Amino acid sequence: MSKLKSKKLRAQLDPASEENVLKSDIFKALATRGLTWDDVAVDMALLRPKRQKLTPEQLQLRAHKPIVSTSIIDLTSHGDGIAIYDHKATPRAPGIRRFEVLLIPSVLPGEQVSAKIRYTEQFWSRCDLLSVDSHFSPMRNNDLVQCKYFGQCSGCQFQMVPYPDQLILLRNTVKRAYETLCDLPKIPQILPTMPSPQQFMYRTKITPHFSKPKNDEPLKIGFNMAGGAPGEIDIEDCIIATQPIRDSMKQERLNIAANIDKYKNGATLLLRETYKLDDNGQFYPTTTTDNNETATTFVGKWRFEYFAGDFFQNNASILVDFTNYVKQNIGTNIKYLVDAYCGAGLFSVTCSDSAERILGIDISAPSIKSAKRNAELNNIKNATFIAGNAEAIFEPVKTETEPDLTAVIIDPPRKGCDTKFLNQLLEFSPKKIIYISCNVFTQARDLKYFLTHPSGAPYTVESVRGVDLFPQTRHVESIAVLSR
Ligand SMILES: C[S@@+](CC[C@H](N)C(=O)[O-])C[C@H]1O[C@@H](n2cnc3c(N)ncnc32)[C@H](O)[C@@H]1O
Repeated sequence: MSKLKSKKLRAQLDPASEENVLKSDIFKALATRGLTWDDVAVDMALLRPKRQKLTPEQLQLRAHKPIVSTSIIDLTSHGDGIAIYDHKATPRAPGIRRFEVLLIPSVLPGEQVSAKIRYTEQFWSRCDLLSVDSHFSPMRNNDLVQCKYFGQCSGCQFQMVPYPDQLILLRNTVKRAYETLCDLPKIPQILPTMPSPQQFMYRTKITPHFSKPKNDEPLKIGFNMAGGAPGEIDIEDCIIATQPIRDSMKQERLNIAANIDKYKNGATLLLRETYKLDDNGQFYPTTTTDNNETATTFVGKWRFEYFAGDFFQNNASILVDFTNYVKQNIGTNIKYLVDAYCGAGLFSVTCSDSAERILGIDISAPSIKSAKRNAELNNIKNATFIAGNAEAIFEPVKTETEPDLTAVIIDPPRKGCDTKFLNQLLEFSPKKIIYISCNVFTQARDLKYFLTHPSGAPYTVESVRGVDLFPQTRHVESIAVLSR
């Protein structure tokens, strides 16, 4: 089986995959109207004929892009509004059932909106928002929108929502993830979301991209369009990025335009904030565009260096609160700290005085090089770092630590942990586990596996809390604390 096919199959089977999370959101919305998938599924044979000439019916379905007036039932976990359009009064394309699920960006539950259908998939259609017409949500305040691209750019979803309400929406996402994927009596009430001190100009890394224009097309350097529309939206300025990044974005755009002939297809740019020393020995913020350059970030009293193209948390303004919260939850009776998926050592360094001995592991050899460098820079002598697959940490951990005195921090990528890692964690059975995730759905899936395993029985879930690392967007970081 090809790599792509097996990836697709794995996503189909994974209840926490983007597609299955979306399906579960829509399924719940359908249930509120007494509908099921059978009421909305489109005939795929009509939708995607394979290489044969399109029949008039198929052509009509392809051209099915009416403007509709509809009301928003709920938000998906990806921040789009869900509407169920009843075609009773309008002509339908062949293959479209009476009810059609619409996904509409930049809207809130309860709102009555006009939208244009962009394209139709088997169970839903993606739309462009034309206007919000009535029943404005109490959470909507359009005066808060600061970006002229909002609604067209896929980057932000919630600029029209006051910040305290954004935190509520994020908490709802965490709740929904646990209700859907880890609905166990052991899960406590989800705590209020940790706010970000800065809600604009916080992003320390952005990656705008462009395709080389064909013929007389204009050059567009920016981000994906909202609502799954093809191509990029041209972005001159991004107000969630820090000031040095905003400044250098202007120059980078000019450089690309001047050198566009040198590009074969297109490219993705890196704009990463870093601190450099001036002639007086003072650090000043600036930007690097070189993946291999060393970037510097300060987190309170700690200094971090890492390769600009490697992973480092993107909102520096919240990192003191974020790492303090992790440290508080390690508690006091811990002698050994395991930092699985440690990256450049953010938690190993900031929590270094929470344990006598720290062991970090990451699959990225350059990140491990940075973690070692960061321990040195911050005069930390009790940390050891290994480059390898996360589960390889259990070999040294079993011989060099005691489970009753060990806390394990887990901070995997979006896809979460694999069962090999979770099985070894269960077997090792540390006193405390702090699971940090940028994808609360895979976190909830992994915790269900862990907590329903016979060896997971002794654990209680002390807390689950969202952290707003990405204000104005639907993304939420989540921290779950387990102990036995
Ligand atoms: C979300 S980042 C967290 C990094 C770090 N904890 C931080 O906050 O800066 C996830 C990290 O997991 C690493 N990673 C991905 N797959 C891995 C695996 N199978 N084993 C170990 N590390 C892995 C990546 O290299 C990345 O550094």
